[in-house]
Amino acid sequence: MTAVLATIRDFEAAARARLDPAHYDYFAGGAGDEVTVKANEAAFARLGLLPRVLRGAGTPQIGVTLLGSRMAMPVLVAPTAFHRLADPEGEKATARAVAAAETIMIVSMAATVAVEDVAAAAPGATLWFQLYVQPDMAFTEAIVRRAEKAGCAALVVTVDSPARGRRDQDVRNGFDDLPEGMHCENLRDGDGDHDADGDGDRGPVRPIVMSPAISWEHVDLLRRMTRLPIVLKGVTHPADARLALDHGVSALYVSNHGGRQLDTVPATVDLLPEIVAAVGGAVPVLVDGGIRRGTDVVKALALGASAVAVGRPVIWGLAAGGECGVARVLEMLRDEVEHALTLCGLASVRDLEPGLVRRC
Ligand SMILES: Cc1cc2nc3c(=O)[nH]c(=O)nc-3n(C[C@H](O)[C@H](O)[C@H](O)COP(=O)(O)O)c2cc1C
Ligand SMILES: CCCCCCC(=O)C(=O)O
Repeated sequence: MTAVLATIRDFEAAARARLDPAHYDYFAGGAGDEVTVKANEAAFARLGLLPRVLRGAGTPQIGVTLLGSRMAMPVLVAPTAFHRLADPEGEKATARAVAAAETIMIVSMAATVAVEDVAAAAPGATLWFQLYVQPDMAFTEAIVRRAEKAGCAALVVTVDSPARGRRDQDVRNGFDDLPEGMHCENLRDGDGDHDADGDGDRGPVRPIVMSPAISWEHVDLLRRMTRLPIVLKGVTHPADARLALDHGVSALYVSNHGGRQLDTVPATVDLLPEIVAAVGGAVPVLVDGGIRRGTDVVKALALGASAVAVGRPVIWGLAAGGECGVARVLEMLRDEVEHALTLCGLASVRDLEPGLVRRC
């Protein structure tokens, strides 16, 4: 008898059973002692929801619009690298599932399928593009132009990676490169017209540089380079949130990279209220890290997030069942958000407010 996968944790177990153990460790793991990885999930468990009763609220409305992109639920797909390690179709499968779920996929710069091919595989999908600013700004600009041309609707600039996080499991497993024939396709030299003459040669792939020299000046350069809205991902300090507003970003994305960069950064949901206060409603605030249940989504929105993103849950769906697996994970989250709101007595995600959340 095939086991029914009823929760994201079930999907993780199914993914673990299918994946090469070194690849599972890469996806699941974090930096250092994984204090932050554990904190992200544990923080949600410490928050309680205090429902209202007898409100006659009916079936709740859970769609939101973010930077002009309409979503059927307030849950985006966070940028994650190397989807072809989880499924041969890789990011193409993820994008098709995202199109069906009517949400947003943030395509990682470290995707194993070129952003043009992801867009072509899922014409209905809303795609945003995640960028690690490369010190060679001409190369950075070429990548941004590819994302624009592929139809991406926003640029998500990851700023928590002035160096790569140290992940001890990857060191133990000797996992430091993609298998033969798999590449970060957005890192090819050129304009993304990657096989113009059809000879199969798509040009050399550059390594991703994570540089401690990247600064606010680069955000200003990007601001002048593109008309796409810029979302700053990896902000955890309220002072940086205020600076980001001075530099003209369109949204802030509170993230500790799922505990994969600096270990011991506090749980994102605990940092969220201070960032929301610092931003004062000037721009939308997104958050990710440890979201595994609809109730987690509801708590984050009640504390001021405009929407949340999920990283590993999508990988677990992809590894367990390809496109259908991702679709099921997104559908489960959607149903859980709607169910949690119904039980809270609310008519809409817009009615969520901090008074619904109690620290247990
Ligand atoms: C396997 C993996 C790869 C990731 N790759 C990227 C990436 O390429 N760019 C990026 O900005 N964040 C990346 N992240 C971080 C995610 O965008 C996100 O912040 C994190 O996964 C959220 O935590 P969660 O996995 O608990 O949902 C990655 C995370 C994982 C687990
Ligand atoms: C050298 C490739 C780096 C890919 C970065 C992916 C990532 O952010 C992660 O957390 O892993």
